[in-house]
Amino acid sequence: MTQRIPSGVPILTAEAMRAAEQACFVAGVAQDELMERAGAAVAREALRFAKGRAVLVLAGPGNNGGDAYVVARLLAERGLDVTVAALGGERKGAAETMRQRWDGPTVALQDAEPRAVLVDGLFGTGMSRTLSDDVRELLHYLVKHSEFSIAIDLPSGVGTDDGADLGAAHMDVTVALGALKPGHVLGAGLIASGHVIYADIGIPCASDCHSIAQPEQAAPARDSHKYSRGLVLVVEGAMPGASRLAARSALHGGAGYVMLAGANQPDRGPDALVFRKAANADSLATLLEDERIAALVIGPGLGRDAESRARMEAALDSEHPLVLDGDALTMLGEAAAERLYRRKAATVLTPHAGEFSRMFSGDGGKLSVTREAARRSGAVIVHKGPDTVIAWPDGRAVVAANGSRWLSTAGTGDVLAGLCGARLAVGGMDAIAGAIWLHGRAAQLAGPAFAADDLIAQVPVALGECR
Ligand SMILES: NC(=O)C1=CN([C@@H]2O[C@H](COP(=O)(O)OP(=O)(O)OC[C@H]3O[C@@H](n4cnc5c(N)ncnc54)[C@H](OP(=O)(O)O)[C@@H]3O)[C@@H](O)[C@H]2O)[C@@H](O)CC1
Ligand SMILES: Nc1ncnc2c1ncn2[C@@H]1O[C@H](COP(=O)(O)OP(=O)(O)O)[C@@H](O)[C@H]1O
Ligand SMILES: [K+]
Repeated sequence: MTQRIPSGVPILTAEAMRAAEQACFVAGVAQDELMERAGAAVAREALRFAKGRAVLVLAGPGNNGGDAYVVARLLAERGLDVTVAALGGERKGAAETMRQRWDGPTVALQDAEPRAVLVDGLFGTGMSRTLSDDVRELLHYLVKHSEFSIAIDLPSGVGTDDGADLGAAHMDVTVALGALKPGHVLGAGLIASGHVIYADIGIPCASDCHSIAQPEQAAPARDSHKYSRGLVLVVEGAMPGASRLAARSALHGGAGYVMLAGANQPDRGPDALVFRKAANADSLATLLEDERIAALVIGPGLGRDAESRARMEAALDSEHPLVLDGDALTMLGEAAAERLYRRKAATVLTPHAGEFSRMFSGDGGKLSVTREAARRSGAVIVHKGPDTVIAWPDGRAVVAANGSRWLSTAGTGDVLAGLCGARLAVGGMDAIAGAIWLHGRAAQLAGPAFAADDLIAQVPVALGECR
């Protein structure tokens, strides 16, 4: 089954989820009722996938285990052969009520035998430490010997707020209750969650962080012209291929006019790409006086020598919206936050994990370190990877975890930098998530084993889907 993360869904930490749940209780919803809804949502999906096969339900000591007892009861009511394997005895509150409502076969967790379908209700958002060796080994054994596995809320052994691997086994499906948690979309949690299904169980969940959604991309206005569509200037460096990829990507990403500023006229197309000679940093600075420039892209293939640094400084000193990628990020290094905060125009950084760690420190998981870096630098940060986190200085964040694994090939980052330039020129800082969506969608359309060049050809097709 290919992995899918639901789009445009709020992402809440364990603490925020508990607060949302509390607000629901205050509004008069009983805990039993919420647990019944949670269990029903998971049972609906489990029933669909189980196709009549025997089910083993793992029930942990907390409310995740309470949900598990509801799932067991509802599946048994639909005629399935269900056994519960329970960790611990008596429970608290609604979880105990649900345990008592279950009157089918029950064994202690350590005595559980594999069955065709496994429902994991050991731990959810209350996961507070690494799984003990015996529980982890048993969980992995039961999952391995099942034909289908489904997790209630989160796979047991995933850090809710950072996706850390606390001993998780890889599930086929995870039903996220009420909202996504960072653990569904980050790191080991993204891999362990498998196909994620979002279940709205009636808990109002507001968040300034969401999973990525298809953007609305308006076609150019009737009276638009090439400059109103956005002039993107891409700065060339030591490896011209990288900046050419970025420039071509900006052209196909919807910019009205794309210029490539470098030492030598490229010997091949596309002809629509306008070349401007900038043999050194001074001549680049002169080019940057052009007020029509709506976005500047620097970094792909730039190099890291004194001349490259001087070009980067010229770009930073300009008052144009700016995308910084690759070598520019490495040269900025630890000075990034302070240097960027002084810029007057919008800045977008597109680091992969290595580049990010050269600029920013901190712990607490990819989502929180990226948000903190955006706040400190005043820049939009696109922290790339299978779990790309996009964070804005005002605290908003979007996580893109639907990209194709085939993106892990050289040059796709240059394509992304160009797309960010195009979307920044056309729609400003808020349009950056659209660039990441287009990149991921183009990769899906390109299929397996594409080259970064082929990715660019799919960008207009992806754009055409956004109406
Ligand atoms: N929020 C909502 O809106 C709704 C939430 N709902 C459900 O509630 C779930 C959250 O429930 P929860 O808070 O009771 O935590 P849960 O995940 O069951 O685990 C806590 C227990 O596990 C224990 N424990 C932890 N780690 C452990 C380890 N490594 N090894 C061993 N033990 C470990 C921990 O022990 P302690 O840390 O206290 O020693 C405690 O006993 C949530 O995911 C969803 O399924 C729905 O019912 C309705 C709507
Ligand atoms: N396994 C993966 N799954 C999804 N996307 C990936 C994966 N690996 C890399 N990517 C994406 O591919 C691009 C690679 O960029 P980068 O690391 O800068 O490479 P390069 O500089 O060689 O172009 C980023 O957009 C990143 O998010
Ligand atoms: K679980």
